[in-house]
Amino acid sequence: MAFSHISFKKMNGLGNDFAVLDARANDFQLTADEASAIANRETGVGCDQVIVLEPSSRADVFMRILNADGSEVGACGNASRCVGALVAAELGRERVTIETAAGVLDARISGDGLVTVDMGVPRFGWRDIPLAKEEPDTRAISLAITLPDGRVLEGPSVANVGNPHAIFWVADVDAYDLATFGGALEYDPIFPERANISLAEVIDDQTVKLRVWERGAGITQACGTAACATAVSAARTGRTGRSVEIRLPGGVIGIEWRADDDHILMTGPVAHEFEGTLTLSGGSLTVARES
Ligand SMILES: N[C@H](CCC[C@H](N)C(=O)O)C(=O)O
Repeated sequence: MAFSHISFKKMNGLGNDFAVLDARANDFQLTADEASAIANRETGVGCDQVIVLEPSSRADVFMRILNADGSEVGACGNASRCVGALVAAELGRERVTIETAAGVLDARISGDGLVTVDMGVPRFGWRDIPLAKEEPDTRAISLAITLPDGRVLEGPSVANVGNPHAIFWVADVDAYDLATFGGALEYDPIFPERANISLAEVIDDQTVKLRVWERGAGITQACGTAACATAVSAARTGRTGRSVEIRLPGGVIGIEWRADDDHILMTGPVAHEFEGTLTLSGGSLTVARES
């Protein structure tokens, strides 16, 4: 649907970047192609996900999440922190609620500029991930990939943290070029709704190194929901405790998988890059950066 001028804020969470569009004042619906055009790093704003803010009757804001390929998804951890910070500043509050397709999240701004989002409770049932068939143990499922050099990766953990994740535990994440096989795993038939693919390496019982190929976006500098899914997998498989630091290329995300209610608390920074307006008419997009 064509719309005239729409304001956006370019933000990121540890380099995982977003164009945050505000549809609360003037309603519009983005098509997948329009979202993809906005995400295009050559001709659009350039971002991993396009976030659309809409009014909510259940929370302070509704956050719609569209990947760079135009697919609409239920959760985005890094964007939840960015939207939390944005709405908290608008309302002059330290705590705000964000409605998403996967549920209502609670975001809290802490004094040192960090934002903590309660990402809810992970789900592990094969139908919850979802998987195409039952798996006896979702801590390690029967998926394997043989790389061009003959090495085999197999037995990933899977979890749904508002979106589907598969985590392969390896001795050295830097020994693999995830960009060359992440897409094949994202589209493996075991994942009927595709999946976000991670390589994780235990540094110690409180620290994990993580590289992510995101569903619908490819390699990103950071992925908040992958950090959540990886922390949960690490605890479930006895690799770490329930509070870990996840080290991503873009920086560190702190995760606490709270013991008394299984909620996942994710803490990290947010960054404002610039603002601007978009104009989309007859399929052509123009971006005017204003700050
Ligand atoms: N690519 C994800 C959505 C964005 C998640 C990521 N940017 C995050 O911070 O959680 C998916 O298709 O499920």
